[in-house]
Formats: sequence, structure tokens, C-alpha cells
Amino acid sequence: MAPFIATTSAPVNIACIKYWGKRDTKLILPTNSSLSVTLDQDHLRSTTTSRADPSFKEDRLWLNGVEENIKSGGRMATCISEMKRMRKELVEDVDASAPKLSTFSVHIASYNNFPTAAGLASSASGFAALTASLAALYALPSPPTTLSLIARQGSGSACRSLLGGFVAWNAGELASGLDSNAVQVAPESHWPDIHALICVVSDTKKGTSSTSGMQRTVETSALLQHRIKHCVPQRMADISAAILARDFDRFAEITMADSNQFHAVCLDTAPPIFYMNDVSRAIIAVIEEYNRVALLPENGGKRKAAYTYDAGPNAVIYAPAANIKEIISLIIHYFPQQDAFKDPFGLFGTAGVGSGALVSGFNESVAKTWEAGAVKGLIHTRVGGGPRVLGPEESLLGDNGLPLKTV
Ligand SMILES: Nc1ncnc2c1ncn2[C@@H]1O[C@H](COP(=O)(O)OP(=O)(O)OP(=O)(O)O)[C@@H](O)[C@H]1O
Ligand SMILES: C[C@@](O)(CCOP(=O)(O)OP(=O)(O)O)CC(=O)O
Repeated sequence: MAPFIATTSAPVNIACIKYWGKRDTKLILPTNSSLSVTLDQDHLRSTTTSRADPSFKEDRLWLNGVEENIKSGGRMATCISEMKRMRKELVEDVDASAPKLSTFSVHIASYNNFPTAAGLASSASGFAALTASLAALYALPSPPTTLSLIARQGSGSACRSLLGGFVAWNAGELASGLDSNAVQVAPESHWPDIHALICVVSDTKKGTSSTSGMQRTVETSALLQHRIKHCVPQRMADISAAILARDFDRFAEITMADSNQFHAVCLDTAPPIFYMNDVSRAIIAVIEEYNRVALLPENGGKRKAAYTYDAGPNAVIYAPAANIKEIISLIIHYFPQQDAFKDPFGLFGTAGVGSGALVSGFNESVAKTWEAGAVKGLIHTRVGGGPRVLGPEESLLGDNGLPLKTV
């Protein structure tokens, strides 16, 4: 009999309207809706293989080749048991001939092709890949929005990685969480021109995790309550409209305002939380100056880039594809690179990135020139699609049910 096995990959997403705060910590129900851009899996992805077999004694999971402890009642265990419940209810209970996979233990191997737990949203792509691979293994007929309810219980932001393009996570109102799901605002094909430049300022584990940080904010910040009630609802409507109209200027204005407000509520937390550092702030100064020049009537009067920061110092700069070459040159001018820029879109040809001339009218003194390595690396990617089901040649589990790939 052929083994019961499936492999999928899932993308990272980076929010423009930030999720920060839970109203239910067990079900992971947020205090506000959020919206993100799904990034292309050609560059950043989690790949996960799941296998069910009657000979397996317990559920086991290996992350990047190292076995993780699946804590009973923990997030990983919840996602696995919820997926088994769906297999039973949606497949086995309606088709008596369907193999009883829900009664078998699973072995799961996952691999991230970028640093884990370093503020690059590995928990988002990781739990999305876990959910998608179990959905493929169990042949669930469920659409991504339904699966997002399960990924959400692994890590809130993971629910948005079940869909490609531009994705909203509705906060929902029900205590059950059944209306707290991810929906696509627009597919990647609607606005493929949106590119992203990730400036890796640090790839080490952060001091305050998102989970504990946001809980402290909920408990202590009055500003968070203002944000939830008076800012986010309008921003969600406005940025959705900007996406549908492909209005980058408005998209950028809202994205930067929301990133800054998210870091303001972190500062309003007691004790305060600082995720950005001096390098992060210098990148903000450079992009703000770039936009000041772009906003001049003689230059077209529209913003050309948008920065956003999650719970760490790394910047993600969204911009239309045509501006990315200029932005990379600008960033490299202030933050010289130790390693040559990997140029996946071939923007710079064989000559490579030049010395980085500034755009005309740019006030060079907005930031100092940093020592090489202040920005450790640049990743150029773009908006992309949702999880992909991969062929058996991509499997991460061997015939013996143990991981093939170690890192
Ligand atoms: N491929 C994966 N499969 C399953 N779980 C994963 C995977 N990758 C990451 N995780 C889980 O996510 C955790 C890391 O989440 P954490 O929030 O600390 O970092 P991050 O997601 O990289 O950063 P941030 O959420 O701030 O962007 C890991 O310890 C692991 O439990
Ligand atoms: C700043 C953020 O990236 C916070 C992400 O928080 P997580 O989804 O990592 O938190 P948990 O639900 O506790 O796992 C903003 C966002 O992605 O919307």
C-alpha cells in the first residue's frame, strides 16, 4: 500500500495593518483586524511533509532537522488534533471506505529556507505549511479561509499565509472564533507590481516574543485601546480600497502610519518594549526623505516606498517594481553590504550594484553612512501566491518515516 504522505510549502506574510493584542489567548483571537501582503515562495518559504502511519507511536515533528517537543495542549498539538478532527468529520464520517487516518499518529518534517525565530515571520509560514500539508494528507475539501481557523491557533499571523496576494484577517466577534478568519482582498495577479525589499538588521532571536509582548500591551497600554477603536477599522477600509485601486501612494501612507503606531503602542507598554533600533530608525529617515522628494509636484507628487517593521529591527520596504533598483542603491549607499547583493530579478546586470548615486534633490544628511554589516543582508522579493502542494520528490521524510534533510 502506498504511504499516506503529503508535502506542501507556504509563504511568509508581512502585515501593513498590524495584529497586536489578543482577546482570547488560547484560541488566538485578536483585538483588531489586520491586513498583510503574502510574499513570493520562490524566495522565502516553509516546506512541510506530513505522513500518517499505523506503525507510528506518537505525533512527532522535526524543524530544520531537529526534533521539537510537541507539548500536550500547546499550539502545535492543537493544530494537529484540530486537523485530525476535521479529517474524521469531513472525510471518514461521510465515506465509510476512507482510511481512518485520524486514528494514526503523524510524523512531520519542516524546513525553513531562511532564519527561524528571527523576526522574519517563520511562525507564520511554518504554521501555514503545517496546516496545508495536513490538509493535503487528509484530503480535506476545505477552502483556505476554513483552514485559516486552524493555522490561527498555531500563530495568529499564520492564518494570513493560507492565501496569496493581499489578505485580511477579520478579528471576528464570536467567542468560538469561527468568524476570525483570513480572506483574500485581492489575488497577487491583481497587483503583481508590488515588490518588497527586506533589510535584515538582525537575524538572531529577539528579546521579547510577539506572544508575550502583545499580552503586556493589552494589559498596560491605554493607547492600544484608542488604536483598536478609532484607528484600525478606518485603516482596514482605506487600505483595502487603495489595494483595489492599485493606489500605491495611499497604500504607502497607511502602511507607514500603522507600523509607526504599532511601535508607539509598544513604547506605551509597561515596561516599554523596543523592537526597532538605531539602524531601523535610520532606514525610516532615508525612506521618509526619499518620499519627501517624490512628493514634490515636479517629481509627480506621490510616495515611492513604504517601510514597515514587525516585532524586531528588520525593515520591509514595499515599493512598485520600477523603484526597487533606486531603493537598493539608496540603502547600500547608507548601509554598505559585506556580501554582494543577491539579485534575483537581475536588476543590476553583470556590473552588480554600483556606488549608489542619490536621487536628485535628496538631502544626504538625513542619516550617516553606517559601518558595513549594520544591515546584514537584503532580500528582494515580491507579492506571491498561497501554499503549494509539492510532488513526492520534494518530500522531507524518508521511507523509514524519519527526516531526510538535516541542517
Ligand atoms: N516550519 C515550521 N514549522 C512549524 N513551526 C514552525 C516553523 N517555523 C517556525 N515555527 C514555530 O515558530 C516559532 C518561531 O516563532 P517566533 O514568533 O519566535 O519567530 P518568527 O515568526 O520568526 O518572528 P516574528 O513572528 O516576530 O516575525 C518556532 O520556535 C516554532 O515553534
Ligand atoms: C508584529 C506582528 O508580526 C505580530 C505577529 O504576532 P504572532 O502571530 O507571531 O503572534 P502569536 O499569535 O502570539 O503567535 C504583526 C502581524 O504580523 O500582524
